[in-house]
Amino acid sequence: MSTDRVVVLGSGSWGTTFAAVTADAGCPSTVWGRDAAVVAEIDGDHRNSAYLPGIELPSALRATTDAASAVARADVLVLALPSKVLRDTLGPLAGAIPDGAVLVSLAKGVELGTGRRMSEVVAEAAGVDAARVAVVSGPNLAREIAERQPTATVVAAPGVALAERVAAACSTDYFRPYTNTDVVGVEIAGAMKNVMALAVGMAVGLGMGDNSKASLITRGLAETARLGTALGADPQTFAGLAGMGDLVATCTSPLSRNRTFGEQLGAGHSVDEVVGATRRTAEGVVSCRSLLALARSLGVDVPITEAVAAVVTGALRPQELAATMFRRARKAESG
Ligand SMILES: NC(=O)C1=CN([C@@H]2O[C@H](COP(=O)(O)OP(=O)(O)OC[C@H]3O[C@@H](n4cnc5c(N)ncnc54)[C@H](O)[C@@H]3O)[C@@H](O)[C@H]2O)C=CC1
Ligand SMILES: O=C(CO)COP(=O)(O)O
Repeated sequence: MSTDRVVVLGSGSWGTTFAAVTADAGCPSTVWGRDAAVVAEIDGDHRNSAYLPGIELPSALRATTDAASAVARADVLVLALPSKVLRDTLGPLAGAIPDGAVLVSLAKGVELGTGRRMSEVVAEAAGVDAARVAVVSGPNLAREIAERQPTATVVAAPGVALAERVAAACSTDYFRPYTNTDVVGVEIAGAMKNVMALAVGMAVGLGMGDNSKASLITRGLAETARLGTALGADPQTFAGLAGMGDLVATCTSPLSRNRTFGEQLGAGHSVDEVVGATRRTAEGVVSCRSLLALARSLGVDVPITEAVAAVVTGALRPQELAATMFRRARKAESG
């Protein structure tokens, strides 16, 4: 059993849930949030009704608004913030990170402008070596895990020892981490599945059925593996929990914010309307553009990502999505 002190930055759905998992794993766990009311409710009432209504959190879980003091006590520092705020939130705390602490990214995105994966952003913002940064990713819809439904995940790190240390800190009788050293593959899979969930959501919003959904999921996986392997990932990662597992969970679950976002677009709402109506993070809306730029820089063909980015930027209507893709030249399935 791990006795690492875990500090999670981010008190939204996944940050709160992951901190509950590490508390259940026996680690002294603290979640930091910027919203004093949310923090007070987690710390005092063991609830986070804004993000996880009806869930009772472990009584041992602590919460604070004092980021620097919390970070200074961390053995394992977990980043559970939206990709677009990760660098600017972590950067000012870099000096407080203890020398022996390891860092864990839960964010599923690729930074706009730099094309950096989130573990790269974490290492840069914290000023630490990449060898100290792990990633957790898999079919992990927060609410189901907060309900303690059995779930598997992947802990990826450049070295086996770090992956095993983080896995020990989040291993419970309902949450089972598998270790992996393919950080690139795990992170690209996690970012790409959000884009695919937007596409599947649009198909659902337009009234399409299971054939359309399965076609998008399967070709989405091919596209993800093509980009990932061009970046040096292990192709096998995409058949695993962080690849196919997360893709299926996200694209088929009404709990997914990305899929729901896509559904709203398919139903005729604009990006601005959907953003205005929800305070939840839908990473694919930003990542479709950063992933497309990354793919183009490598000369990798990512037609679904391209079409989703065109819808998000207003260049294409969801109704035109299928026709745009079907007009492309026929090709071999493995190509
Ligand atoms: N919710 C889920 O089921 C899962 C989410 N993830 C990933 O985890 C990351 C975080 O997502 P969620 O917790 O779901 O998002 P969320 O939307 O539920 O919560 C986001 C949290 O970040 C905080 N935040 C936003 N901007 C901030 C800023 N400028 N400074 C400080 N805090 C700020 C919000 O106050 C909120 O506490 C995302 O990259 C997401 O893709 C990964 C696996 C599962
Ligand atoms: O990453 C997730 C499940 O693994 C959560 O998906 P959404 O961000 O689309 O809700």
